Amino acid sequence: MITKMIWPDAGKLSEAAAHFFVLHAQKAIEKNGRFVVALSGGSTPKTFLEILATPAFSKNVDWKKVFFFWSDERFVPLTDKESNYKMAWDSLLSKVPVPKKNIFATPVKGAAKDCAKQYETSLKAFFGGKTPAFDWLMLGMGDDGHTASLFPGTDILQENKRLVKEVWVESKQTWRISFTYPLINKAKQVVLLVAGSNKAPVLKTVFAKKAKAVYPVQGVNPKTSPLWLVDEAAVNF
Ligand SMILES: O=C1O[C@H](COP(=O)(O)O)[C@@H](O)[C@H](O)[C@H]1O
Repeated sequence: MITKMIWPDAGKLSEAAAHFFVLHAQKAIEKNGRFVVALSGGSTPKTFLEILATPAFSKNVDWKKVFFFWSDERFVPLTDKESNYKMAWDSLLSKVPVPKKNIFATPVKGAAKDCAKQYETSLKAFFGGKTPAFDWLMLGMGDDGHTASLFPGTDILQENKRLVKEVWVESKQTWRISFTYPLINKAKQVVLLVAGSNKAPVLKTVFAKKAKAVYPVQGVNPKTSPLWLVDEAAVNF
């Protein structure tokens, strides 16, 4: 099943995402004492994170109880302008009282393979032997249908054991580190933010009544149906 909400533009979509974040944070903290989040990168989540950092939203979150991971990371230093961590740090994490120990940046030093293993190990340790299930797992979607760094034609799409894996992305000539389907599909709530007319051709296929599985994003299939927050341009087929 597809649960989608269409917003007039990327700004309104980002504001809606911030409302949902606060709501889910409060509920998770009340129930479990913590809110465990995986952020995505790219450009779409930036406005959402900036809105969340404003006092109107941030005062409603108990940041000491929020924990951050990344559903994918570019294999660049964390200070690089391409880094998903840097984007989140600059937009939100540097502006709210979240303790540094709650921020689990993807390792990016050394070989990509070792970094992916390290991240998987720290994630498993964080969840203390239980199945790692994020309270809020945020994803985006590229105009080629990739989500996290699950790009079309990459071997990570077949991965059915590992939770985090390195992936060589031929189209970008770069390594990435990404959550795999087994981890993504265990999330309690997946939230996809998709904006822009360049995404419309892919969304036409994804939202079709009898959708054929063509794009990596269609492998996102957790028990609770994902929440798609899209703007009008992205569904103007
Ligand atoms: O490369 C990436 O792209 C996707 C989509 O980004 P967007 O800016 O087009 O929304 C993103 O979800 C992913 O985390 C990122 O690494």
